Amino acid sequence: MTQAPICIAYFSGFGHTTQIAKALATDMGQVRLVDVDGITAEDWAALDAAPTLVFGAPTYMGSTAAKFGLFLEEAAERWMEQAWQDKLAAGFTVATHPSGDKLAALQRLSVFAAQMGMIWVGQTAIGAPVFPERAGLNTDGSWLGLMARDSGQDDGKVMSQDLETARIFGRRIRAATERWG
Ligand SMILES: Cc1cc2nc3c(=O)[nH]c(=O)nc-3n(C[C@H](O)[C@H](O)[C@H](O)COP(=O)(O)O)c2cc1C
Repeated sequence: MTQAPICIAYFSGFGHTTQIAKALATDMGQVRLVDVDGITAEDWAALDAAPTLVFGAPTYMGSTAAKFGLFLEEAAERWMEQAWQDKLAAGFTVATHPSGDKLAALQRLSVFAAQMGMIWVGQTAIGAPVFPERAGLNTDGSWLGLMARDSGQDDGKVMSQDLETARIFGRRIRAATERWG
């Protein structure tokens, strides 16, 4: 199998983060999705080889879900030799509330990337109210990374506009990989 230049490492307790991970991947070209809950040696090898890693976790109690934290701590074995240095990194999180303290989760992901010597890629999408015609784009106004929301209806869905924001962010990450990866 050809090595994917972009790997999306994510955890999802109830499927919402999985939906955003798949939307991100839509226009990324060659990409490998790695569900960290059941990560394999082959997955780790793909992460080690890819020039770009995207980290995604739901916000649980104001931070990244514990099972994603476990993955970050396992990856920290690579910290001492800075094995992931100069890879590109980006992040996303999903929660129920407009704030939901999602920023704290993105901060954890970006601080992890900084500790690993990675180069962080943020969002560039500007939506309403600055551009009223772009209502629905980046609705939470997050540039550190992608913030998405579930529908709040207990129907297993995420907000449909966040899927489009994710596709746009995916294209941004692909362009960054082609330029600097
Ligand atoms: C243990 C737990 C803690 C949560 N904490 C928060 C929170 O701090 N803020 C929030 O807005 N939503 C919170 N939620 C809601 C989840 O972030 C939300 O349901 C999300 O869509 C779950 O994504 P997943 O299906 O990928 O696990 C929490 C859910 C659980 C199970």
